Amino acid sequence: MARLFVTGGHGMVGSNLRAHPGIAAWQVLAPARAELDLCDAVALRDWLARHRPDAVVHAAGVVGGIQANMAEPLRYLAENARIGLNLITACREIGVPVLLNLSSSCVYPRDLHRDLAEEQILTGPLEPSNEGYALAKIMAMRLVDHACRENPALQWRTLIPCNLYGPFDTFDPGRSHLLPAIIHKIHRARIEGRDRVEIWGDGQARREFMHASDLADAILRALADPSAVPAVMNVGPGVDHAIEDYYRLVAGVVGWQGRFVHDLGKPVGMRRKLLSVARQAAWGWAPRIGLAEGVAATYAWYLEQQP
Ligand SMILES: NC(=O)C1=CN([C@@H]2O[C@H](COP(=O)(O)OP(=O)(O)OC[C@H]3O[C@@H](n4cnc5c(N)ncnc54)[C@H](OP(=O)(O)O)[C@@H]3O)[C@@H](O)[C@H]2O)C=CC1
Ligand SMILES: C[C@H]1O[C@H](OP(=O)(O)OP(=O)(O)OC[C@H]2O[C@@H](n3cnc4c(=O)[nH]c(N)nc43)[C@H](O)[C@@H]2O)[C@@H](O)[C@@H](O)C1=O
Repeated sequence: MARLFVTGGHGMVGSNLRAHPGIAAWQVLAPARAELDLCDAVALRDWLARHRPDAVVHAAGVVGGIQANMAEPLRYLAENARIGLNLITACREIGVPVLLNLSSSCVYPRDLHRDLAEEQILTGPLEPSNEGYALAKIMAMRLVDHACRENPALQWRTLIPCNLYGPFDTFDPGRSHLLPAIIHKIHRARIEGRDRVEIWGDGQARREFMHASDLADAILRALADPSAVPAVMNVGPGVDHAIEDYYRLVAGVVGWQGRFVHDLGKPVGMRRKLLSVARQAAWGWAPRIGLAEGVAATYAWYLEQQP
């Protein structure tokens, strides 16, 4: 059975990938950070030389919502750059034939808003709230690109997912992205009997969300035939919603009937970042999990984790 090295295999994306039924086609190697720190270039190179995986999915990173990115920009840039550089150069040295590098929709210029198409990356200034993280992601994408130019036999690709949610997400308010943040806030409001929940910003910014299990599905399809995947490809539903719509949806799922207030002092970031899914459509794939269904399943998972 072919060996698949999943970096970040215990994070949200990695865990959803390992939980997907299609993963049975692979022997998965998913060392936790305590076992293999990707910031340690020597340890990583030795590990790769020992295990010689047939394919790598790069899903490790220092990841967080807008506030965490703004609080620690140096860490988001430096650690993600280091992890990306270490992994990609070591895979090149070892000659790993297949690599899927996960990027993020924050790599797009801040002023584009919609129809974000892969060729528009590096055509304008980045959104300041996550510039460091985005620069590290762009560097990793370029490393993949250059490695493939040097050695066209490599089947290395970069997938650019929209915002993600699902089981195994981070619900800690200091680090969470929008959807887990809302689930946690509204759940706490319900059990504490509070009738007000605070939305960051005016609620009019828009975000595109996909269930992480759908991303896992795309990753497994890409691994099955990497030659059919464009060098760089957005992955998402191609539909976005206003922040306040996500709050209303979660309130319905949680069964909380209160009112929303706005904190206009909180960071909002990009007003909109809707991906073009033209390449994904040409590849013949689309996500399947509807938002209401996915949020309900994620809330059920969240409830199971409560003490
Ligand atoms: N979540 C989202 O909305 C989106 C995510 N992505 C991308 O998907 C990928 C996965 O994100 P996601 O699963 O959400 O993030 P998580 O934070 O859930 O998982 C990231 C994983 O990377 C691990 N990691 C971080 N640093 C190191 C290190 N030095 N050595 C070894 N492991 C390390 C973490 O380990 P530990 O827990 O021990 O720190 C964690 O298991 C990232 O590349 C991210 O940029 C792209 C678009 C949207
Ligand atoms: C995936 C992508 O995710 C990050 O970018 P982001 O999309 O801006 O991150 P976010 O999910 O934290 O916020 C989305 C929107 O939602 C609004 N918002 C309302 N209320 C809450 C709230 O309670 N918490 C949070 N976090 N946001 C809230 C918030 O004001 C913003 O307008 C990157 O840093 C980077 O990590 C990256 O790649």
